Amino acid sequence: MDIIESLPGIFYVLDPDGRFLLWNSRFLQVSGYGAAEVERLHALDLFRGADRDRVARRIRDTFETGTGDVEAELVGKSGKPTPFHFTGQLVDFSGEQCLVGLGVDVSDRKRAEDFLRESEARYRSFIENTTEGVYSFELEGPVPIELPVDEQVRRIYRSRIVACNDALAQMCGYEEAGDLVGVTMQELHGGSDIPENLALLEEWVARGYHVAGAESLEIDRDGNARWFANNCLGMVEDGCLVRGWGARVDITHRKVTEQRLRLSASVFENIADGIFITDADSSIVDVNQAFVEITGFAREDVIGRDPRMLQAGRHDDSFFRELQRTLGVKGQWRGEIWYRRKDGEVFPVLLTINRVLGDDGGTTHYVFAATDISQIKQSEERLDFLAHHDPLTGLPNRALLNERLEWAMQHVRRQSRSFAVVFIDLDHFKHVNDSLGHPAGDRVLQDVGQRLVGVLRQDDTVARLGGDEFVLLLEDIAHPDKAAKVAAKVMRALAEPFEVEGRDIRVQASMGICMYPGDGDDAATLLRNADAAMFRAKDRGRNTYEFYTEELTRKAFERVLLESNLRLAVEREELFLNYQPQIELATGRVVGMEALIRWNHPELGLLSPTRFIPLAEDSGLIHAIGEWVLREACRQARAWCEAGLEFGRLGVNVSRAQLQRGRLFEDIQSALAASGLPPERLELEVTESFIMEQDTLAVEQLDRLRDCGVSIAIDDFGTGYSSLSYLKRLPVHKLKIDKSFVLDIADDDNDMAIVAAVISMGRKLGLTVLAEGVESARQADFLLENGCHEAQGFLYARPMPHEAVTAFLREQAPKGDSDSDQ
Ligand SMILES: Nc1nc2c(ncn2[C@@H]2O[C@H](COP(=O)(O)O[C@H]3[C@@H](O)[C@H](n4cnc5c(=O)[nH]c(N)nc54)O[C@@H]3COP(=O)(O)O)[C@@H](O)[C@H]2O)c(=O)[nH]1
Repeated sequence: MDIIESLPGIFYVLDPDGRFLLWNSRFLQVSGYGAAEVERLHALDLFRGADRDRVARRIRDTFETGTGDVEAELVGKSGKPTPFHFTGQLVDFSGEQCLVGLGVDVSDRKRAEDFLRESEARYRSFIENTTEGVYSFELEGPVPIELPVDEQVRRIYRSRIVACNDALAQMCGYEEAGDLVGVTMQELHGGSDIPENLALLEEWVARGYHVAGAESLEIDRDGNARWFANNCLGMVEDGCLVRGWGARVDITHRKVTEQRLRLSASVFENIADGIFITDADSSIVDVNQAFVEITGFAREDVIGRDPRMLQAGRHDDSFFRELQRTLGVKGQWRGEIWYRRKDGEVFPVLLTINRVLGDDGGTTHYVFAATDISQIKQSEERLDFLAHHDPLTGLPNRALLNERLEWAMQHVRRQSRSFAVVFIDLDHFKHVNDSLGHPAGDRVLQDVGQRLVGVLRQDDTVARLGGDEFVLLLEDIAHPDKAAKVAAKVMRALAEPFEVEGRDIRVQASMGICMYPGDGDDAATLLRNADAAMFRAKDRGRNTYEFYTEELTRKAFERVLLESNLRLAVEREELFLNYQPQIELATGRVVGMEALIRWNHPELGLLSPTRFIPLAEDSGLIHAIGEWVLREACRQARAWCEAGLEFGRLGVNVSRAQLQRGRLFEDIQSALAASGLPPERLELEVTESFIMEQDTLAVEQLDRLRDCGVSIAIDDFGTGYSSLSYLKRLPVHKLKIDKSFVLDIADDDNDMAIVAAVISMGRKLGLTVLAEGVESARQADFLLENGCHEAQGFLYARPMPHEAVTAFLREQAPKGDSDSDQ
């Protein structure tokens, strides 16, 4: 009995019916039953559910086989289950085969097992659900740790994965964990020849089979390079490495991003473009070194500032509105812009602006990449200059001349103006080259170019076509004579010797002039015709100019000659005045006399004012001539007055230049004073076209003259575009209907209507109306019938010298009215 009581668990003996024959006190304690109750119990009463079935089977088996064991929860009287491990054995008990059993409380072991199971489940769940790849590997055989590292590594490569999770399988290019089990480390690492990888293993061995966070580069089964961060621990037993555990994370994406970032950072710092980044509020957050070098601004000068600080102010608002619009729509803008460096220098930039979007699709930043294109621009300009200029003289070449000719033609067409092309070829320039050498010749050509430039206005062009050929493009030349004048100026400019290498060199030129429009419709034709004209100038003895048409040449020479002669005409007393009477239509009385200038040219004979007055106006000689006319006319009129000859008023023509100069009033006062002619006797004739220009200074002078008694007549009336309201405000006394209307009044209904209307209008304005150019009685009758006051024309008298006029007046005067002649 003592043995039974000293047993470590519950002891019992069951008969073949499963009834308890014997038990120890521990049995009573555990089951909670008393001895009497146990006697009535069946063994299976102590078990529940599945345990009960299993225990029943096991008891049966034991009675059949002689031994058996089972684990089940014993449920005591209190109902509390306690896990037991039961072992049974058949024993002859008083001649009956009975089951002797021993039950050991395995609560503690069960608890430990449960804990282990749960812990393992947790661990497994963690391993299986973690994104880290986890594995363990076994070496083929123990690897002594004192082996050389390379030998150890060789053996480690042969070790095999024994367990791993799906995450590892997938990150190594396998489908699931099972696919990886049995794979060697060498296969896992994609080979043994990746230096980074080998270095990692060597380091693992060297560090006592432990690394944390070590990076390896491997090639997966698809041949892709992949980066991993590894933790790995080796197990050493008896001085040998036997197995190991590892965990790894795929850091390929991070590595690629890092590489890209490193690359970007390196590009940002090393690129030649100035890069600056702003936040969404246009505040600069970063700049690179190139930006600092290009703009001269230090980083701290610009951080936090608006990029507008860089603008040079060369673009208008619409430029920036369009930039913002494009950036808003496309997220990018690219174009040229002018920036200002810190030192104030303005420079051109090729700018690209890119918008950077955040995860929410909103703008986070703008990246500006600015390429300084000053050099490119300068090169472009230089190339453009070289393409359009003659390298020797720096003057425009044929290409640029053609462009300018095209432009001038368009411009002139629109504005109904004209321009001239002058082709210049230096005479015998070959001699300069032959005698002094080409370098000296080049110097002369350069100096010739400069002199030509000096002769012209800024708007004109001097081009060199090559050799000794130059072309002038004279813009806005109203008359061919102006071109001739420029040609004459060129000749004078070239006549001065050129000093080269201490020697005076004389250069002459032949020039051909053609006009647009008229002498050609395109650049090539104009140049060809000017060239042809130049050859004619050569034929005519060189050092001269010729127009493309002979007629123009003749006229140009004549005008130049006349202009120089006209300067002397006043002193030489070659000018004189004729006078033409003006008649009152109703009475036939002489009521006026118009002074008309003539020039008695020593070679050309008597010249009409139409030939020399425009020249005088152009050259400024009109002032001297106009003054002379006034003095002479007043003197003559005073003489007629003194002779008692009635001539009414004396009309004197004044040109626009005289009025514009602003000294006419003084000149007239002085002529009147010098002659003693009363102002009421003087009438100034001013053209309609000029009076309608409403020149304030001119009108002021006319006002003053009217105030002191001088009359004003509007000459050539009908040829301009008079405004009646303006006419009413002018100090005018008389309208002179232009002879072009009078000429045809007998035959032309239109002219008749115009003349009648002008007479009527003049009368309504209270003006005296005079018809010019009356040559026939029919014209005179028509004028009289339509109320015209006065007439002037060959019908009554031609313009006459003063002696003839004196005789005419004497004839007209009632007998005894006059007594002298001048
Ligand atoms: N600034 C100055 N201009 C002057 C001066 N002297 C004249 N002129 C202007 O010159 C233009 C031409 O003048 P002219 O050649 O003298 O011609 C005048 C007459 O000869 C001409 N005329 C007169 N009657 C007739 C005629 O019946 N038929 C016809 N075909 N011609 C005729 O008309 C001219 C006078 O014109 P106007 O002066 O408009 O009255 C001329 O514009 C003069 O103005 C001067 O000293 N200074």
